[in-house]
Amino acid sequence: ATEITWWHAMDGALGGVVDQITADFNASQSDYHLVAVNKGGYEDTMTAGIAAFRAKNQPNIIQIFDAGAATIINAKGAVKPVQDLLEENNVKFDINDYIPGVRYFYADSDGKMIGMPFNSSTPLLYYNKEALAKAGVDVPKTWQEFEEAAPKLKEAGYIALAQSHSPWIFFENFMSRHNLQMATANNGYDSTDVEILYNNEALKDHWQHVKDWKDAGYYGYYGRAWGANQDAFVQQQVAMWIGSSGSFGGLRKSAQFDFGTSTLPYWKGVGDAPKSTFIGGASLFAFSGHSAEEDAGVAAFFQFLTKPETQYYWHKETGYVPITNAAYELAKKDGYYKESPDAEVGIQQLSEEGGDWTKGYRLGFYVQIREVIYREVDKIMNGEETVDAAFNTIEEEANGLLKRFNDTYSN
Ligand SMILES: O=P(O)(O)OC[C@H](O)CO
Repeated sequence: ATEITWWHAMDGALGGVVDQITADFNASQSDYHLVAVNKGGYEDTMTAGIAAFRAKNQPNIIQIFDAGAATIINAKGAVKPVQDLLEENNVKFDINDYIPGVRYFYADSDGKMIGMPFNSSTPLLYYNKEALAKAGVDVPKTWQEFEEAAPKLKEAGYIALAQSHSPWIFFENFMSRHNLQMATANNGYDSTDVEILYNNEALKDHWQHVKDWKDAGYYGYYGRAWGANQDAFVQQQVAMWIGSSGSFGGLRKSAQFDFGTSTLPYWKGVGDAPKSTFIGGASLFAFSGHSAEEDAGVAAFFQFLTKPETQYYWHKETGYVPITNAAYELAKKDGYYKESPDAEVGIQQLSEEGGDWTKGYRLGFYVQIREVIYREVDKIMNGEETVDAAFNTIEEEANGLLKRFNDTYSN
């Protein structure tokens, strides 16, 4: 059998599900043997992939997260558009088979699909049912409702909220949820000559509130580490946690209490809220430079991955949303959401009404821009910097990075 390799960023419980899908693909046919290798987190996997491509020993498939999409799509010649790869190998492909939110996040400006959607997510509010009952509060749908509930949760002995991944949840998805423009040039889709629009009153006001919540003991800030914020929820110190829908499967195993999921809260009266969130997670890219036979193996695997049964399995085990309409229908038909209504919230949020600024963004060096955001959020939270100063820095450094990207890759 022809061997094909897949470098991915799924570890822990998610890695186990990837291994199972890999084994299932290998058992389903005998022409190809897929080897899946975990390369650490999203950033590590992307760095390893770029280094391997430069050294001419790139794997066949690499998983690249949302923040890295622009970099890989603009690196002309590095990847083979998935749409071409599938068509060349006679695998039926119709972009309309995918749920709307997924369709264009990994497509080029002409709408051609470049990356194969795989693990798509959205931020969810996870809540501890007993904590909310003790405090006598309902799940907050808006930040105004959160402000009413927070003191009661504190009274009941809980920190009201923690959150993982500030750039993703409280920057990118803040803009989408309120239908606010994130960057010039159509959120970066029309040109690499682009500037960030984060330095705005709505977003700064949100962060001033977050800082005030922290100071009042309503918001737990455990640094940038995803796990530390999630752990505070698992250990029942915080009553609610905002994280990825992709954490649903893992939490179901680790939380020793009853929890539910709800949509990402929004500020009533700000922008055009509530609108659908951006698609999160990652997709799979086929590196170029491989033989036609290996490329055929990649196409066969992508075909396997898109089957409603595979998608449904992945969705059920992990909490990542079903990315094709057929998989979503299968889950409904199977009664999955009747048995587990909290598992449908992610896909429902992604299916909420969209607006001009909910389709996604395409910004180069965005992985580095997130690093700037993480650093500045730390400073706001630790009281080292005012919100205004932090946002001025974010704007200046982000625009510097965008300019550098444009100078290198202008299109
Ligand atoms: O944790 P994930 O896989 O849902 O990804 C969240 C963000 O989109 C990563 O950039």
